[in-house]
Amino acid sequence: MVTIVSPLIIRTTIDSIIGSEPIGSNFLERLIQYIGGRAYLRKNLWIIGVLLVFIAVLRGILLYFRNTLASKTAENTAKNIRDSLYDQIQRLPYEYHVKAETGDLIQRCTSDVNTIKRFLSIQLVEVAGSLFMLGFVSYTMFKLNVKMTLVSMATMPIIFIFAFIFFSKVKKAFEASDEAEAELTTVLQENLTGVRVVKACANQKYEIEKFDEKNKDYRDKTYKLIQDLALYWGASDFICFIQIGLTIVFGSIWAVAGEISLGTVMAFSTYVNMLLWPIRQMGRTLTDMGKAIVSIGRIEEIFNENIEILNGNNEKPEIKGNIEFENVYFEYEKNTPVIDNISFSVKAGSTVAIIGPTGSGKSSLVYLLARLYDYNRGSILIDGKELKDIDKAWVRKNIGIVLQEPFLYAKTIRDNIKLANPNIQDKKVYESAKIASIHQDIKSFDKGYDTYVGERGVSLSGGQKQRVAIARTIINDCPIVVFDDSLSAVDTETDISIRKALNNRKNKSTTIIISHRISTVSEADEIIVLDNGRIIQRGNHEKLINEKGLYQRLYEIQNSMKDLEEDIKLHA
Ligand SMILES: Nc1ncnc2c1ncn2[C@@H]1O[C@H](COP(=O)(O)OP(=O)(O)OP(=O)(O)O)[C@@H](O)[C@H]1O
Repeated sequence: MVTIVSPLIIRTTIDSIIGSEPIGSNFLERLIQYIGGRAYLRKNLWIIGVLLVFIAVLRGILLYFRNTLASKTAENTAKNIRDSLYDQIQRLPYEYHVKAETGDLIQRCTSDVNTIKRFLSIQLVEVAGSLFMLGFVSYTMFKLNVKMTLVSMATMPIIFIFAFIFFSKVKKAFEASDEAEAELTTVLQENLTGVRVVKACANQKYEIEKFDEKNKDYRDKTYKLIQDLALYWGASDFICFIQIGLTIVFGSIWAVAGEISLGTVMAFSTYVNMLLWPIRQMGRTLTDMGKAIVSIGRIEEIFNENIEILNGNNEKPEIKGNIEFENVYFEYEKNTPVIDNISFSVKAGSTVAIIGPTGSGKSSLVYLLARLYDYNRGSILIDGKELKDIDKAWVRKNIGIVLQEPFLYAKTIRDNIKLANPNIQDKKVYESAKIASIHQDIKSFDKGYDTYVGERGVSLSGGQKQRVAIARTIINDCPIVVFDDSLSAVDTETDISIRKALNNRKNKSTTIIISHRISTVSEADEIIVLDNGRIIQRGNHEKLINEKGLYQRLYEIQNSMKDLEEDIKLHA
């Protein structure tokens, strides 16, 4: 609105203050009289200059507030979307996370949200502003002179259609460039996270070539995009300048013929600019809006996923640690049993070990126990209560699981051990670390328990990480603890000392040990040998080493390996 006033002031100044045309508006007539009359203003043209500067400043201030408000709204909306998205992702079931690609999820939380933010803060305001401007400017132009308005708008439909068609086509180039960038980022991310593998396999040359190839691809696709855009901006600039030329030429011809005033020509030459550039921009804006709609769809997909109900109407019984599997059957995919009719029981406080070849279903048993998946048939009872009837969050609070590849946060070792309960006393942290045989290692670090893990500090060995994870789990005094191959990276002596310390605890938990190592499972009260989702042998170590079968074979192989290792040590 403020922008539209300036050309009108210039027109009135040229035609009615410098020239002698009638002013044609009662309001302006009165305003000019109030300031001092036409003759006074003609002698003091600086007043008009000051007025124009004032309008420009006012426009700047209004623009500032408009943009600040739009950005604030967009930033707040983006923050709210990110918060809700993160919340939703946290609530999605384990099954979803197993299948989802982390990179894709991250992209949805960052760049898709940013696309929506840009749409809200720039494009939406731009389109609304442009439409408003088009309405007002066209109305003012038609009121000033219909013939001149039609000439000034002659090429506008062409510019709009050209812009729209071009940007619909160039959308593919935009997408290609985006995808090439995503591929480049993936290569970079994989290389940095897998740097150990790269170095160990002396794969640097291959990695450099792969990066170079993706980098070139990204450059070429972006270059093509820039070329297309340059072509568009050049061609549309050409049409725009032709339109401005048409307005000035026709305006001048009609002014010379006395059909319109010079001030009107001046006003039209400004108005035509106000119409042309937003229309030229509109095609681009509409394409970007298409991108925002795609992003909204991608985010919506996450919100449409069913979340995991952690706190249903299920019960929260006191858990002592008696476990009973009765004919449990489970499959991830239809008709492919992973756990096939398994039955066994563990008394509270005792230890059961599960051993078996890879893919035999050991970890799946643990997932069922933690209710990360629900079994298809059969029954799992905890202290006589059906597991499916117990609150999921309650189950996970009471069953501590140590995974084979534990994830440690970029925090201090102390904070990592206290993860589930930050208020726990340091005395308890040290006790748990001693049981997990990691206390001495931690003490040997310069900053002890305050040593940062990972990127900001010491990089722990695989075995040290496993032991920190063991301390983190046992500190919670869960009635049931599961070690899912989580002693694999510690040496046999440390393994023995951890198991001894666990056995000597006051409140002994029910313990399930999953391992490939005979020495780790040998002291368990019962050992279950799993193959292809079925129990093929069970009993204690003594019984199993004297029974023909997988356990005996594993025992013999691992024993001969041990002898060989001792031989090597002796001769070294
Ligand atoms: N999310 C999943 N979707 C489909 N199949 C799966 C899934 N997770 C595991 N499986 C399959 O289920 C079978 C049992 O896997 P599981 O991880 O329980 O075996 P495991 O005995 O723990 O193996 P490992 O000793 O190698 O850890 C395997 O054939 C595996 O491919």
